[in-house]
Amino acid sequence: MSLLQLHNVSRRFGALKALTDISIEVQPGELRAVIGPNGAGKTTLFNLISGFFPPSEGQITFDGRPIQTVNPGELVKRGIIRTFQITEIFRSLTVYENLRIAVEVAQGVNLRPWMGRALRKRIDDQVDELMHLVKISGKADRVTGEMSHGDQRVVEVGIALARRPKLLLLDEPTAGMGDEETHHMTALIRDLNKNQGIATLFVEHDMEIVFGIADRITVLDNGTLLAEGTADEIANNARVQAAYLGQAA
Ligand SMILES: Nc1ncnc2c1ncn2[C@@H]1O[C@H](COP(=O)(O)OP(=O)(O)OP(=O)(O)O)[C@@H](O)[C@H]1O
Repeated sequence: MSLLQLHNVSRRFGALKALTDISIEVQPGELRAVIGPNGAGKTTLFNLISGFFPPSEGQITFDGRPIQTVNPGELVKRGIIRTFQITEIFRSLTVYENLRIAVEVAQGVNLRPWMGRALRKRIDDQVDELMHLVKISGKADRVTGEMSHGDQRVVEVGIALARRPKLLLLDEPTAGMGDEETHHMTALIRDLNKNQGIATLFVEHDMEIVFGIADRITVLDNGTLLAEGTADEIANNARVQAAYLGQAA
């Protein structure tokens, strides 16, 4: 069964058709890139999947249940977790503190005035595990606001993982990063997908990254689904070359 299914989904803003008749299926454990020229509808697609607004038409199914009218908070509980282009961290807190809050919130224990030793140990272990997963243990005591943009985004991914996502939505995960940071983030996305089996959809403008790590690629153009397939299929697709890659070259 597909993890996520969009069936004939459209979204209009007044007279503007941001997405038209989109049908997509994402399998569990898949790493998929969503690409397309500016204004193609990538962000609108993410907004629909994460419940920021409903489709004008069509159905969206996640984990076998319709979600097109489910609100973002409930979708987070069901396992759809999204990170944004703008980092969402507590800048005055350390890496450890940020991740600890994320774990406590995810566990529903953040407002407890007192925590038993066993629970505290479990939370501590999860924070350690998260830092290990995103490979930031060595910077646990750094104040996040003073870290590089790349490191901040890594912390943000850690925060997202605290929710134990079934589907991770990454909005331009390497935007604004230098070469080394880009390499680190790209390796992290691939490792999380391969080792943790987290299905991941990411919007990315850097074609080297897209073609380097994605299992499948969805190409949007002007609100329509232009093509979908493996990296090889997309690279050899004449319509994609004409509409997008040719333009980018
Ligand atoms: N909330 C909104 N209200 C009105 N129009 C919108 C809204 N969100 C998106 N649009 C329009 O929908 C179209 C698709 O926009 P969208 O942001 O989804 O494209 P995109 O592929 O993410 O572009 P970019 O790569 O530039 O971020 C654009 O014409 C945009 O102006």
